[in-house]
Amino acid sequence: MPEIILSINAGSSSVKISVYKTPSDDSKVPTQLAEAVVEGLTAPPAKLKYTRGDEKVKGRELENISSQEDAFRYILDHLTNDKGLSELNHKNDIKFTCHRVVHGGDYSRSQVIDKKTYHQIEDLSDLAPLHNAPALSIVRAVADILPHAKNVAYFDSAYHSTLPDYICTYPINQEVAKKNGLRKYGFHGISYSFIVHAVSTHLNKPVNELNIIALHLGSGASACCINNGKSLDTSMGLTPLAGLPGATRSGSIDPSLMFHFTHTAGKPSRSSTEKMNITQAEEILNKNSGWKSLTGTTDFGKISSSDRDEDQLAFNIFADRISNYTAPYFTKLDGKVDALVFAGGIGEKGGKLRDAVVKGVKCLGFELDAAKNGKDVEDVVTDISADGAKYKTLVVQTDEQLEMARNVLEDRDRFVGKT
Ligand SMILES: Nc1ncnc2c1ncn2[C@@H]1O[C@H](COP(=O)(O)OP(=O)(O)O)[C@@H](O)[C@H]1O
Ligand SMILES: CC(=O)OP(=O)(O)O
Ligand SMILES: [Mg+2]
Repeated sequence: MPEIILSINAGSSSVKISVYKTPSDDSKVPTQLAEAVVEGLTAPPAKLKYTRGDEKVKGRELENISSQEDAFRYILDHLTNDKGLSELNHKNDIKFTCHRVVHGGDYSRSQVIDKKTYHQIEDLSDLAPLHNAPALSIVRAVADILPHAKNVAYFDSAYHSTLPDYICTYPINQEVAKKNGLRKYGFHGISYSFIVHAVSTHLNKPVNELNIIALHLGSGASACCINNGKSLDTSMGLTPLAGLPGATRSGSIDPSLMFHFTHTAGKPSRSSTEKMNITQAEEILNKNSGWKSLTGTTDFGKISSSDRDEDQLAFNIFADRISNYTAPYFTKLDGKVDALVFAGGIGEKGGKLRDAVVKGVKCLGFELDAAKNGKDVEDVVTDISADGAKYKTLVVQTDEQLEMARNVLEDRDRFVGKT
């Protein structure tokens, strides 16, 4: 009998949940029944997008939804009350719930969430202050509302477990580094894994021969240098704060900046709780910086289409910081690059930013077709390269929920039987 999988992606500004049915053959391809997204958690009011077959809701404004847990509870009610989604009229029909957990520490693959894994994920909450605690709030809500479902954690960091030592080691005292797990982990790995498989299908080239410079540009943004299908380098670090700026994050700055920003930087912030210790410095750099601090909005769509000086400055900063990774990753891949890939909300919808980024690497042989870049993308993979460009530029509509659901089918035997 088909089983129902609920795949939950708690991002820093959104919760995306897709519902799948397992196949009745052994094709390992789940069928999507519905997708619900609550977005704009950092730019209220939050909005609902819902798709089930031809049934579509777009941009319904929601009151009193301000956290990932609120969004989860709202979506679950919406799904179970949707008469057209008969497969989910009984909550007990849900067999697996997959959770995107951003920081998985040393875990290199998915885990059933039991008491031990729950606490390990909780212990990592300080290292992903916008993500792990909200994801766990959803895990607790699932345990409460859907006690029959098996909770499985998929880690953003797991894809980067292939980073070589000279890339993931920080040049600091190694005794302290090892004791406290202070190294580069990298994130957005579920998305990078989806991207690699989508590009492999599109180019008809095996995953283990693919070299990609991938840019996942959403509320959090990162770059990944993918060599033979594996992560060779990535811009995020010990936490998702490092590297590119984001909606509310500064990205990499001189580490000394904080000592000059405020003298109370090391003190606990007001949002520090029993479940997560966060200092004022971490709060400022994670929650009150990035596009929000420069422009007053976290909506990069608005920033891109505005001619206000502060919006243009934010846009130029983003294009410039991205260029700090594209060209170096090209050289790390020795110029053997199958594609430059744009993904994530901004990567998929931000034609103007793609244009600015690709102009910055024109000398390497990347060039866009303006008409293709100007259109809304509809397919999973869209080639937006100009005719005659030496290297391909692709837009991939990444789908972290589908990547997790597919993996449930692959890993089912490992999960079933465990509590
Ligand atoms: N037309 C657009 N052009 C550029 N950016 C856009 C556009 N529409 C939405 N975005 C941006 O996409 C980002 C959200 O990306 P997404 O990957 O869904 O976020 P999350 O990190 O929460 O998963 C927001 O910053 C939003 O402003
Ligand atoms: C890791 C990360 O920053 O994720 P998101 O972009 O979903 O906030
Ligand atoms: Mg995301």
